[in-house]
Amino acid sequence: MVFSTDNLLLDLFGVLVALSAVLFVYIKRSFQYWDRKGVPYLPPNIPWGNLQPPHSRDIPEGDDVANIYYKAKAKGWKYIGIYVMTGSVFLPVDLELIKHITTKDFQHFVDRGTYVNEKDEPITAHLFSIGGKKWRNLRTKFTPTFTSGKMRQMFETIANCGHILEKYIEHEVDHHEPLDIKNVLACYTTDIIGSCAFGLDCNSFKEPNSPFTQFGQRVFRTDGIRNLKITFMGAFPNLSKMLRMRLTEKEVEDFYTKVVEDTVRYREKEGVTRPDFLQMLIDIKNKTNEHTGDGTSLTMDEIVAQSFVFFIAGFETSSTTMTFALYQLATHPEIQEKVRSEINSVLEKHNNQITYDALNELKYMGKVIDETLRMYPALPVVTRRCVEDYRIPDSDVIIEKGIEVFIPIKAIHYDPEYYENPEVFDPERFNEENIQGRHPYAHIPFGEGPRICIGLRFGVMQSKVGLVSILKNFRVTLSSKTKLPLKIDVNSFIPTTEGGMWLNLERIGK
Ligand code: HEM
Repeated sequence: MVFSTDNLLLDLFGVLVALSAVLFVYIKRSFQYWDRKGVPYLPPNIPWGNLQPPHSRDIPEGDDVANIYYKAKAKGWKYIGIYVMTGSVFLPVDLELIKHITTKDFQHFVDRGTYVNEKDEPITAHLFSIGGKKWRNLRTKFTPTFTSGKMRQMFETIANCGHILEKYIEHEVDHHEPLDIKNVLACYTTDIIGSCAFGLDCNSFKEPNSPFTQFGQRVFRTDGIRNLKITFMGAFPNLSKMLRMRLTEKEVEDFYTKVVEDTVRYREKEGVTRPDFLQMLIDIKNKTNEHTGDGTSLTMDEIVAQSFVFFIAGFETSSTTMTFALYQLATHPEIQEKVRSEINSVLEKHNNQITYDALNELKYMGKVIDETLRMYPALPVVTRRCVEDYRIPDSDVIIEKGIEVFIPIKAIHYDPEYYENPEVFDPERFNEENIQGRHPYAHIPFGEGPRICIGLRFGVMQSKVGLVSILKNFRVTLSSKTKLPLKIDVNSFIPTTEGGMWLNLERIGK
């Protein structure tokens, strides 16, 4: 039976009232989820839930999540249920529970739960975002590419890029102008990943607006509207797919697709093989003509997606880490001198050459990198999706299949229970004694468990080479062009300072 009047306006008004009532009931019921499940929660705000509105944040999302973590901790809760728009998200606070979710009971949390639309936007279906069997198969196939043996093979390429970085800075310091070190380091890591992953010479220093760096940075650059869109896509993935919403700009997808396809075709036509990541993908593709869709074989679209994630994950995370390390060393000259003195004494033992073995001897620099990653984790929050109902140990509470989990990396790293005066930069937090006295999950900048960062060794290696190339030759101080106190861009996925990171570099001995 259809109720209608003769008045169109009245009909429309009736429809609107009915829709609003349905929406109201939907939102109200959604916001009662954690109450129904017996999980402690904080009252959400309609319609954004517990986090700030994505289009008008005044703090980065990682800090927003951290504030909730601290509130839960102050109440003695081991976990809390939160809402992101109307989506229910489980936020563990207790490190043992985080260990269960990421590692011990991983089979319940295999998926990451980030947006994937393989049909309309194939570039989203990469190792970082996919789940299930396909993720397992691909992860197993890719893991041998990141062993220490393979790192040793790639070391020469990285050292060469370090040399180019050094030459570039040598040339620039003669102008006595401060450098935006983040941009310089983005060129360095772009050259490395271009070369190690695809055998391409990106030439980023010669071409300051190299499309690789430009397009790469566009993936992470966002604004209020894009944040709103991404949050919506995360909360309503099926509706977003129906509406054919895109996560990656079409131009960015087209650029990477063309680069990868051209390189694959060139290699196949000319019979060129190289011991790199792309070759491994080509070999998987050529093993069989049958496409199973579970990662045991690969189509060209799937090769593009996997190459894309290695490129994206490989350059921005490490350049950010080196940038913040140099910022802290510029503000702590005594620590900078200690790092330099270690570099000099280690290199002396290695014929004044940066070698793979020399890098492993840079123990103090390792502590500086660990402390930098504690204070500025590249991903302040990582996610998991529950794929099989999970009972929280020693309780009757069930995390239901489909629920998203936030692992609050930055919150843990600033928790005063684990780090006294967490705002203070102190590499000694990572000496043996202090590490032994802490829960191992109190420092998880690369995540944890089977989904831990696959490029961890690679990231640390390129960061160490970059820092050696700069610090052995140049003294670093803060330029007045850097805005203090540092303000982290609230819209960036990876911590980025507003206005750049300007440093003065002065040649040592001059
Ligand atoms: C300092 C450098 C880096 C940091 C801090 C970092 C951090 C992270 C974090 C936190 C995750 C999520 C882990 C989890 O959910 O437990 C991750 C995943 C990942 N990282 Fe990195 N990363 C770095 C460098 C790299 C490099 C150099 C590459 C590639 C060459 C890379 C490729 C990936 C990939 C493919 C994943 C997804 C792994 C999976 O889901 O199986 N990362 N990274």
